Amino acid sequence: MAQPGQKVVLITGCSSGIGLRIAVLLAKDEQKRYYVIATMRDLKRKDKLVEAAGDAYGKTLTLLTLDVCNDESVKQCINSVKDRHIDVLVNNAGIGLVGPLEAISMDEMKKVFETNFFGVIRMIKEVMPDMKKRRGGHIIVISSVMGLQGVVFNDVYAASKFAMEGFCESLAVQLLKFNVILSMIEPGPVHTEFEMKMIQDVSQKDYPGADPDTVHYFKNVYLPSSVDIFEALGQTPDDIARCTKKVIEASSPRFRNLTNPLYTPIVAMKYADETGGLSVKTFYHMLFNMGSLMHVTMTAMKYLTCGCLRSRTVSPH
Ligand SMILES: NC(=O)C1=CN([C@@H]2O[C@H](COP(=O)(O)OP(=O)(O)OC[C@H]3O[C@@H](n4cnc5c(N)ncnc54)[C@H](OP(=O)(O)O)[C@@H]3O)[C@@H](O)[C@H]2O)C=CC1
Ligand SMILES: CC1=C(/C=C/C(C)=C/C=C/C(C)=C/C=O)C(C)(C)CCC1
Repeated sequence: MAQPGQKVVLITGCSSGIGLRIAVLLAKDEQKRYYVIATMRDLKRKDKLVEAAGDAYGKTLTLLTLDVCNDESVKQCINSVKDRHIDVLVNNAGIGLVGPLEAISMDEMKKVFETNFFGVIRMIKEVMPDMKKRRGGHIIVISSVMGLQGVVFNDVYAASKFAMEGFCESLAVQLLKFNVILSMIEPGPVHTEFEMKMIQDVSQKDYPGADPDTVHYFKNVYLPSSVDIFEALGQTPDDIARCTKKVIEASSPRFRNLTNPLYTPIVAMKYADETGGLSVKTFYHMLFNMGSLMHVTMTAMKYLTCGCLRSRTVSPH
Protein backbone atom coordinates (compact mmCIF):
# COMPACT_ATOMS: atom_id res chain seq x y z
CA MET A 1 0.00 0.00 0.00
CA ALA A 2 1.15 3.57 -0.68
CA GLN A 3 2.73 5.30 2.32
CA PRO A 4 1.69 8.85 3.30
CA GLY A 5 3.43 11.37 1.04
CA GLN A 6 4.12 8.84 -1.71
CA LYS A 7 2.82 9.59 -5.19
CA VAL A 8 0.74 6.78 -6.70
CA VAL A 9 1.86 6.19 -10.29
CA LEU A 10 -0.10 3.82 -12.55
CA ILE A 11 1.64 2.70 -15.75
CA THR A 12 0.16 0.69 -18.65
CA GLY A 13 2.08 -1.92 -20.67
CA CYS A 14 4.79 -2.85 -18.15
CA SER A 15 5.65 -6.36 -19.41
CA SER A 16 8.52 -5.02 -21.53
CA GLY A 17 10.34 -2.01 -22.97
CA ILE A 18 9.69 1.57 -21.95
CA GLY A 19 6.83 0.82 -19.50
CA LEU A 20 8.93 -1.76 -17.65
CA ARG A 21 11.89 0.63 -17.32
CA ILE A 22 9.72 3.56 -16.14
CA ALA A 23 8.12 1.29 -13.50
CA VAL A 24 11.50 0.08 -12.22
CA LEU A 25 13.15 3.51 -12.21
CA LEU A 26 10.32 5.08 -10.19
CA ALA A 27 9.98 2.11 -7.83
CA LYS A 28 13.71 2.27 -7.07
CA ASP A 29 13.68 5.99 -6.33
CA GLU A 30 16.14 6.49 -3.46
CA GLN A 31 13.80 8.74 -1.52
CA LYS A 32 10.92 6.26 -2.05
CA ARG A 33 8.69 9.04 -3.36
CA TYR A 34 6.63 6.74 -5.60
CA TYR A 35 4.24 3.83 -5.17
CA VAL A 36 4.15 2.21 -8.59
CA ILE A 37 1.19 0.23 -9.88
CA ALA A 38 2.71 -1.55 -12.85
CA THR A 39 0.00 -2.99 -15.09
CA MET A 40 0.05 -5.46 -17.97
CA ARG A 41 -2.63 -7.33 -19.91
CA ASP A 42 -1.20 -10.76 -19.12
CA LEU A 43 0.40 -11.31 -15.70
CA LYS A 44 2.11 -14.44 -17.05
CA ARG A 45 4.54 -11.97 -18.62
CA LYS A 46 5.53 -10.45 -15.25
CA ASP A 47 8.89 -12.22 -14.70
CA LYS A 48 11.16 -9.69 -16.42
CA LEU A 49 9.61 -6.83 -14.48
CA VAL A 50 9.69 -8.66 -11.15
CA GLU A 51 13.35 -9.55 -11.67
CA ALA A 52 14.29 -5.99 -12.66
CA ALA A 53 12.37 -4.53 -9.71
CA GLY A 54 14.28 -6.70 -7.21
CA ASP A 55 13.64 -5.63 -3.60
CA ALA A 56 11.21 -2.94 -4.69
CA TYR A 57 8.67 -5.61 -5.74
CA GLY A 58 6.00 -5.86 -3.05
CA LYS A 59 7.21 -2.63 -1.41
CA THR A 60 7.15 0.34 -3.79
CA LEU A 61 5.94 -1.70 -6.78
CA THR A 62 2.79 -3.75 -7.15
CA LEU A 63 1.25 -5.51 -10.15
CA LEU A 64 -2.27 -5.36 -11.58
CA THR A 65 -3.87 -6.77 -14.73
CA LEU A 66 -5.02 -4.19 -17.25
CA ASP A 67 -5.85 -4.47 -20.95
CA VAL A 68 -6.28 -0.97 -22.38
CA CYS A 69 -8.58 -2.36 -25.10
CA ASN A 70 -11.12 -3.71 -22.64
CA ASP A 71 -13.62 -1.47 -20.78
CA GLU A 72 -14.21 -4.00 -17.97
CA SER A 73 -10.50 -4.62 -17.41
CA VAL A 74 -9.81 -0.87 -17.12
CA LYS A 75 -12.72 -0.30 -14.72
CA GLN A 76 -11.83 -3.29 -12.55
CA CYS A 77 -8.21 -2.24 -12.32
CA ILE A 78 -8.92 1.38 -11.36
CA ASN A 79 -11.65 0.32 -8.89
CA SER A 80 -9.12 -1.92 -7.13
CA VAL A 81 -6.79 1.03 -6.46
CA LYS A 82 -7.27 2.41 -2.93
CA ASP A 83 -9.83 5.26 -3.13
CA ARG A 84 -9.23 5.19 -6.92
CA HIS A 85 -6.46 7.66 -6.07
CA ILE A 86 -3.86 7.94 -8.84
CA ASP A 87 -1.49 10.91 -8.84
CA VAL A 88 0.32 10.12 -12.09
CA LEU A 89 -1.10 8.08 -14.97
CA VAL A 90 1.49 6.97 -17.54
CA ASN A 91 -0.15 5.84 -20.79
CA ASN A 92 2.58 3.72 -22.30
CA ALA A 93 0.92 0.59 -23.82
CA GLY A 94 1.11 0.68 -27.59
CA ILE A 95 1.72 -1.39 -30.71
CA GLY A 96 3.45 -0.70 -34.02
CA LEU A 97 2.38 -1.41 -37.59
CA VAL A 98 4.61 -1.08 -40.61
CA GLY A 99 4.32 -2.12 -44.25
CA PRO A 100 2.62 -1.32 -47.56
CA LEU A 101 -0.93 -0.07 -46.95
CA GLU A 102 -2.37 -2.40 -49.63
CA ALA A 103 -1.23 -5.43 -47.63
CA ILE A 104 -2.62 -4.35 -44.26
CA SER A 105 -6.15 -5.45 -43.33
CA MET A 106 -8.68 -3.01 -41.90
CA ASP A 107 -8.76 -5.18 -38.75
CA GLU A 108 -5.01 -4.75 -38.19
CA MET A 109 -5.39 -0.98 -38.61
CA LYS A 110 -8.35 -0.85 -36.21
CA LYS A 111 -6.32 -2.79 -33.62
CA VAL A 112 -3.60 -0.11 -33.76
CA PHE A 113 -6.14 2.66 -33.19
CA GLU A 114 -7.96 0.57 -30.55
CA THR A 115 -4.69 0.27 -28.57
CA ASN A 116 -2.73 3.46 -29.25
CA PHE A 117 -5.65 5.91 -29.43
CA PHE A 118 -8.84 4.54 -27.85
CA GLY A 119 -6.77 2.64 -25.25
CA VAL A 120 -5.36 5.93 -23.95
CA ILE A 121 -8.75 7.64 -24.06
CA ARG A 122 -10.33 4.73 -22.15
CA MET A 123 -7.68 5.15 -19.41
CA ILE A 124 -8.02 8.94 -19.26
CA LYS A 125 -11.84 8.77 -19.10
CA GLU A 126 -11.58 6.43 -16.11
CA VAL A 127 -8.92 8.35 -14.16
CA MET A 128 -9.50 12.00 -15.12
CA PRO A 129 -12.81 12.66 -13.26
CA ASP A 130 -11.18 11.80 -9.88
CA MET A 131 -8.17 13.99 -10.71
CA LYS A 132 -10.47 16.87 -11.66
CA LYS A 133 -12.42 16.47 -8.40
CA ARG A 134 -9.17 16.51 -6.40
CA ARG A 135 -7.87 19.47 -8.44
CA GLY A 136 -4.60 17.64 -8.99
CA GLY A 137 -2.86 14.98 -11.04
CA HIS A 138 -0.52 14.40 -13.93
CA ILE A 139 -1.40 12.47 -17.10
CA ILE A 140 1.52 11.40 -19.26
CA VAL A 141 1.18 10.00 -22.76
CA ILE A 142 4.02 8.15 -24.45
CA SER A 143 3.46 9.47 -27.95
CA SER A 144 6.21 9.43 -30.59
CA VAL A 145 8.07 11.65 -33.05
CA MET A 146 5.67 9.92 -35.42
CA GLY A 147 2.90 11.90 -33.74
CA LEU A 148 4.55 15.04 -35.11
CA GLN A 149 6.04 13.87 -38.41
CA GLY A 150 4.80 10.93 -40.50
CA VAL A 151 7.28 8.31 -41.72
CA VAL A 152 6.91 6.38 -44.97
CA PHE A 153 5.35 2.88 -44.61
CA ASN A 154 4.27 3.73 -41.03
CA ASP A 155 1.11 5.48 -42.26
CA VAL A 156 -1.42 4.00 -39.81
CA TYR A 157 0.87 3.91 -36.75
CA ALA A 158 1.80 7.58 -37.36
CA ALA A 159 -1.90 8.42 -37.78
CA SER A 160 -2.69 6.81 -34.40
CA LYS A 161 -0.03 8.96 -32.71
CA PHE A 162 -1.11 12.13 -34.59
CA ALA A 163 -4.65 11.44 -33.36
CA MET A 164 -3.28 11.25 -29.82
CA GLU A 165 -1.46 14.56 -30.20
CA GLY A 166 -4.65 16.33 -31.39
CA PHE A 167 -6.62 14.80 -28.54
CA CYS A 168 -4.04 15.87 -25.94
CA GLU A 169 -3.60 19.39 -27.33
CA SER A 170 -7.34 19.88 -26.97
CA LEU A 171 -7.74 18.29 -23.54
CA ALA A 172 -4.69 19.93 -21.92
CA VAL A 173 -6.35 23.36 -21.96
CA GLN A 174 -9.44 22.21 -20.06
CA LEU A 175 -7.39 20.17 -17.60
CA LEU A 176 -5.23 23.15 -16.69
CA LYS A 177 -8.35 24.81 -15.27
CA PHE A 178 -8.59 21.85 -12.84
CA ASN A 179 -4.87 21.88 -12.00
CA VAL A 180 -4.38 18.58 -13.85
CA ILE A 181 -1.24 18.52 -16.00
CA LEU A 182 -1.00 16.67 -19.32
CA SER A 183 2.42 15.91 -20.85
CA MET A 184 3.47 14.06 -23.98
CA ILE A 185 6.77 12.19 -24.31
CA GLU A 186 7.88 11.96 -27.95
CA PRO A 187 10.68 9.43 -28.46
CA GLY A 188 12.30 8.62 -31.78
CA PRO A 189 13.47 5.02 -32.31
CA VAL A 190 14.01 3.07 -29.07
CA HIS A 191 15.54 -0.41 -28.79
CA THR A 192 12.70 -2.48 -27.32
CA GLU A 193 10.54 -5.46 -28.29
CA PHE A 194 8.71 -2.96 -30.53
CA GLU A 195 11.68 -3.10 -32.91
CA MET A 196 12.00 -6.93 -32.63
CA LYS A 197 8.27 -7.38 -33.24
CA MET A 198 8.56 -5.24 -36.38
CA ILE A 199 11.51 -7.26 -37.73
CA GLN A 200 9.78 -10.57 -36.88
CA ASP A 201 6.51 -9.41 -38.44
CA VAL A 202 8.24 -8.34 -41.65
CA SER A 203 10.12 -11.63 -41.97
CA GLN A 204 6.84 -13.59 -41.73
CA LYS A 205 4.81 -11.62 -44.28
CA ASP A 206 4.91 -11.65 -48.05
CA TYR A 207 2.54 -8.68 -48.44
CA PRO A 208 -0.25 -10.01 -50.63
CA GLY A 209 -2.16 -7.20 -52.31
CA ALA A 210 0.84 -4.93 -52.74
CA ASP A 211 2.47 -4.70 -56.19
CA PRO A 212 6.07 -5.95 -56.60
CA ASP A 213 7.55 -2.43 -56.91
CA THR A 214 5.98 -1.33 -53.62
CA VAL A 215 7.14 -4.50 -51.83
CA HIS A 216 10.62 -3.90 -53.26
CA TYR A 217 10.70 -0.29 -51.99
CA PHE A 218 9.49 -1.43 -48.60
CA LYS A 219 11.79 -4.42 -48.15
CA ASN A 220 14.92 -3.29 -49.96
CA VAL A 221 14.87 0.49 -49.58
CA TYR A 222 12.87 1.43 -46.47
CA LEU A 223 13.80 -1.46 -44.18
CA PRO A 224 17.61 -1.17 -44.50
CA SER A 225 17.31 2.59 -43.91
CA SER A 226 15.09 2.00 -40.92
CA VAL A 227 17.63 -0.44 -39.45
CA ASP A 228 20.38 2.19 -39.98
CA ILE A 229 18.26 4.82 -38.28
CA PHE A 230 17.57 2.59 -35.28
CA GLU A 231 21.31 1.87 -35.06
CA ALA A 232 22.40 5.50 -35.36
CA LEU A 233 19.61 7.33 -33.49
CA GLY A 234 18.19 4.59 -31.26
CA GLN A 235 17.79 5.37 -27.57
CA THR A 236 17.44 2.85 -24.76
CA PRO A 237 14.22 2.35 -22.80
CA ASP A 238 16.21 3.60 -19.78
CA ASP A 239 16.81 6.91 -21.61
CA ILE A 240 13.06 7.32 -22.07
CA ALA A 241 12.40 6.31 -18.45
CA ARG A 242 14.84 8.99 -17.21
CA CYS A 243 13.18 11.62 -19.43
CA THR A 244 9.76 10.61 -18.13
CA LYS A 245 10.93 10.80 -14.49
CA LYS A 246 12.29 14.31 -15.16
CA VAL A 247 8.92 15.36 -16.58
CA ILE A 248 7.09 13.90 -13.55
CA GLU A 249 9.45 15.76 -11.19
CA ALA A 250 9.52 19.10 -13.03
CA SER A 251 8.05 22.02 -11.08
CA SER A 252 6.34 23.13 -14.28
CA PRO A 253 6.20 20.12 -16.63
CA ARG A 254 6.39 20.82 -20.36
CA PHE A 255 3.54 19.74 -22.62
CA ARG A 256 5.82 18.40 -25.39
CA ASN A 257 8.94 16.44 -24.61
CA LEU A 258 11.01 15.22 -27.56
CA THR A 259 13.58 12.82 -26.13
CA ASN A 260 16.02 12.73 -29.03
CA PRO A 261 17.85 15.90 -30.13
CA LEU A 262 18.75 14.22 -33.43
CA TYR A 263 15.09 14.39 -34.41
CA THR A 264 14.70 18.13 -33.80
CA PRO A 265 15.68 19.15 -37.38
CA ILE A 266 13.23 16.63 -38.86
CA VAL A 267 10.35 18.08 -36.85
CA ALA A 268 11.54 21.70 -37.38
CA MET A 269 11.48 21.25 -41.17
CA LYS A 270 7.72 20.83 -41.09
CA TYR A 271 7.24 24.24 -39.46
CA ALA A 272 9.85 25.92 -41.68
CA ASP A 273 7.77 25.41 -44.84
CA GLU A 274 4.03 25.84 -44.53
CA THR A 275 3.38 24.14 -47.92
CA GLY A 276 4.69 20.85 -46.51
CA GLY A 277 6.72 20.31 -49.67
CA LEU A 278 10.08 20.60 -47.93
CA SER A 279 9.40 17.63 -45.63
CA VAL A 280 7.91 15.40 -48.33
CA LYS A 281 10.74 16.12 -50.80
CA THR A 282 13.49 15.82 -48.19
CA PHE A 283 12.23 12.42 -47.00
CA TYR A 284 11.84 11.29 -50.62
CA HIS A 285 15.42 12.34 -51.33
CA MET A 286 16.76 10.76 -48.12
CA LEU A 287 15.03 7.49 -48.84
CA PHE A 288 15.27 7.03 -52.60
CA ASN A 289 18.43 8.97 -53.50
CA MET A 290 20.54 8.70 -50.38
CA GLY A 291 19.37 5.33 -49.07
CA SER A 292 22.80 3.74 -49.26
CA LEU A 293 24.37 6.81 -47.62
CA MET A 294 21.86 6.84 -44.78
CA HIS A 295 24.20 5.08 -42.38
CA VAL A 296 27.00 7.60 -42.92
CA THR A 297 24.60 10.54 -42.79
CA MET A 298 22.94 9.38 -39.59
CA THR A 299 26.27 8.69 -37.91
CA ALA A 300 27.51 12.14 -38.95
CA MET A 301 24.31 13.71 -37.57
CA LYS A 302 24.88 11.93 -34.30
CA TYR A 303 28.31 13.50 -33.86
CA LEU A 304 27.54 16.93 -35.33
CA THR A 305 24.32 17.73 -33.48
CA CYS A 306 24.91 20.99 -31.66
CA GLY A 307 23.90 22.07 -28.17
CA CYS A 308 21.10 24.29 -29.44
CA LEU A 309 19.19 21.19 -30.57
CA ARG A 310 19.80 19.40 -27.30
CA SER A 311 18.30 22.29 -25.35
CA ARG A 312 14.97 21.76 -27.16
CA THR A 313 14.62 18.24 -25.85
CA VAL A 314 14.29 16.71 -22.42
CA SER A 315 17.66 15.12 -21.79
CA PRO A 316 17.80 11.71 -20.16
CA HIS A 317 20.97 12.78 -18.25
N1 LIG B 1 10.25 1.48 -29.49
C1 LIG B 1 10.14 2.59 -30.19
O1 LIG B 1 10.92 2.84 -31.15
C2 LIG B 1 9.14 3.62 -29.81
C3 LIG B 1 8.03 3.33 -29.04
N2 LIG B 1 7.12 4.33 -28.74
C4 LIG B 1 5.94 4.04 -27.93
O2 LIG B 1 6.36 3.57 -26.67
C5 LIG B 1 5.33 2.78 -26.07
C6 LIG B 1 5.95 1.51 -25.51
O3 LIG B 1 6.52 0.76 -26.55
P1 LIG B 1 7.86 -0.10 -26.40
O4 LIG B 1 8.25 -0.20 -24.99
O5 LIG B 1 8.83 0.41 -27.36
O6 LIG B 1 7.35 -1.50 -26.98
P2 LIG B 1 7.14 -2.95 -26.32
O7 LIG B 1 6.55 -3.75 -27.41
O8 LIG B 1 8.39 -3.39 -25.66
O9 LIG B 1 6.07 -2.67 -25.17
C7 LIG B 1 4.72 -2.42 -25.44
C8 LIG B 1 3.92 -2.76 -24.21
O10 LIG B 1 2.55 -2.45 -24.48
C9 LIG B 1 1.80 -3.57 -24.06
N3 LIG B 1 0.49 -3.67 -24.70
C10 LIG B 1 0.18 -3.86 -26.00
N4 LIG B 1 -1.16 -3.93 -26.15
C11 LIG B 1 -1.70 -3.77 -24.91
C12 LIG B 1 -3.01 -3.74 -24.40
N5 LIG B 1 -4.07 -3.91 -25.20
N6 LIG B 1 -3.20 -3.52 -23.08
C13 LIG B 1 -2.14 -3.36 -22.25
N7 LIG B 1 -0.87 -3.41 -22.66
C14 LIG B 1 -0.66 -3.61 -23.99
C15 LIG B 1 2.66 -4.78 -24.35
O11 LIG B 1 2.17 -5.90 -23.63
P3 LIG B 1 2.26 -7.44 -24.11
O12 LIG B 1 3.54 -7.92 -23.55
O13 LIG B 1 1.08 -8.07 -23.47
O14 LIG B 1 2.19 -7.43 -25.60
C16 LIG B 1 3.98 -4.25 -23.85
O15 LIG B 1 4.07 -4.34 -22.46
C17 LIG B 1 4.30 2.55 -27.19
O16 LIG B 1 3.20 3.42 -26.97
C18 LIG B 1 5.03 2.93 -28.47
O17 LIG B 1 4.17 3.40 -29.45
C19 LIG B 1 7.30 5.62 -29.15
C20 LIG B 1 8.39 5.96 -29.90
C21 LIG B 1 9.36 4.98 -30.31
C1 LIG C 1 13.45 5.68 -43.40
C2 LIG C 1 13.52 7.17 -43.16
C3 LIG C 1 13.33 7.72 -41.94
C4 LIG C 1 12.92 6.77 -40.87
C5 LIG C 1 12.63 6.94 -39.63
C6 LIG C 1 12.25 5.91 -38.70
C7 LIG C 1 12.40 4.49 -39.05
C8 LIG C 1 11.74 6.30 -37.51
C9 LIG C 1 11.22 5.41 -36.51
C10 LIG C 1 10.58 5.91 -35.44
C11 LIG C 1 9.89 5.10 -34.49
C12 LIG C 1 10.08 3.66 -34.45
C13 LIG C 1 8.98 5.69 -33.68
C14 LIG C 1 8.12 4.97 -32.82
O1 LIG C 1 7.14 5.51 -32.34
C15 LIG C 1 13.51 9.21 -41.70
C16 LIG C 1 14.46 9.49 -40.56
C17 LIG C 1 12.19 9.90 -41.41
C18 LIG C 1 14.13 9.89 -42.90
C19 LIG C 1 13.61 9.41 -44.19
C20 LIG C 1 13.86 7.97 -44.35
